[in-house]
Amino acid sequence: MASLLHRLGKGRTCYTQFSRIGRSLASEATAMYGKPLQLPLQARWMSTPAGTVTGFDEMIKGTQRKFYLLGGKGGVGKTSCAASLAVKFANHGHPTIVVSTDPAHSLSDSFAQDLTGGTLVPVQGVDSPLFALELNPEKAKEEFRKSQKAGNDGVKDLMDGMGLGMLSDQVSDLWGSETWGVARHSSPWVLQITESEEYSKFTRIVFDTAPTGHTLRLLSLPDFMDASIGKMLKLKEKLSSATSALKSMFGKNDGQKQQLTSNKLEKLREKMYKVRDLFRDSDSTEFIIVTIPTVMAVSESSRLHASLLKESIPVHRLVVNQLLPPLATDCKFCAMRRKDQARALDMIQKDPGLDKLRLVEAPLFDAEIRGVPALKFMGDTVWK
Ligand SMILES: Nc1ncnc2c1ncn2[C@@H]1O[C@H](COP(=O)(O)OP(=O)(O)OP(=O)(O)O)[C@@H](O)[C@H]1O
Repeated sequence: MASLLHRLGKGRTCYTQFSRIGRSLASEATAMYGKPLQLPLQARWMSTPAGTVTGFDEMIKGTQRKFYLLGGKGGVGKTSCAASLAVKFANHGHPTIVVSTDPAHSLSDSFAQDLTGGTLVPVQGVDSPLFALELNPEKAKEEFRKSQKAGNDGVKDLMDGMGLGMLSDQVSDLWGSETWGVARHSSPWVLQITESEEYSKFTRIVFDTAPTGHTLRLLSLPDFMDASIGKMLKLKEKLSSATSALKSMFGKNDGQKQQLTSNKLEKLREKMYKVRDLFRDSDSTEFIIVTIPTVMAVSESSRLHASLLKESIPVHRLVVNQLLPPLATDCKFCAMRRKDQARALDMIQKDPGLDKLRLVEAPLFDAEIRGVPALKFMGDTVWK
């Protein structure tokens, strides 16, 4: 960190790699696509902050399946960082999926390929298997609607079966709350990715998450669902003894139906426990916070970090993206921005939380990061 501040403060010429990187990317792209690259890639990047050690060696170690969730404030570069990390994992031999959980997807834009459709789509131009999945909120919503209907019907049946149908509205309110709204978008695929056979061959799963608020709701989902299901089951327990007498009086016995619903809720609860434990297990999951060096972004990152700690989600790295590269001389505009960035970095250094994370430095490139060659370049620059 001190060296980064030093570099930002002092400025230093560092253009030497420019043309070499440009030439090697151009020939790589020609080999890959059979024609010269049309993107503004060649020799256009500015310098790279030297000396960053992300600990990528640690990140690729082992064939055990690992989940990397990248999140932060809107527009800081989450997709670019997630996509570049996924490309790097794949190029290091890990069968990888990059998943976008942001309803406003930008994976297709980032890879400059059509990755839409809500199913696994192979990414072209990568050495090893890399698949992308842009979760289709409409499709997920539809799937969840079906299961929710089953759930609602189940709860309603349970209540009706107990002769207390009016209470089922209260339970429905619980199911229809905002967090369940997130569940409608997210639950089917979280469970699908973590459980299904189709996904089990992938050893790295990189999540490009939605901006902070949505992501936090998603991560707190298992606990919320657990509590909701807990409430339902408790209610059921309390009521069943009171109603059994009534039912036997009227000769109505829905015991089997009730048992079935309880079992369904218990099963859902168990699945949620699994997801929660997975997200909290530092052997299988890491949340990487992505930020930019501005006071606003760092403040939000600090809050995000505190919330993640509260949820016991493992966080070890903080990517500081779009750092101004060192230059021999600054124009007035660059000098002002550099000062701003130094202030934000100072904030990180003094933040009791962010200061303990490993800093991953990502420079501001002078071209938009689009397409596999650009992502590969970004990956090789940032993740090392
Ligand atoms: N280090 C960088 N240098 C230059 N351009 C960058 C850098 N990082 C990201 N960008 C560009 O900034 C824009 C936003 O990046 P990206 O889509 O990765 O952000 P995001 O955090 O995922 O955004 P959103 O919150 O809207 O999903 C893109 O045009 C991307 O190419």
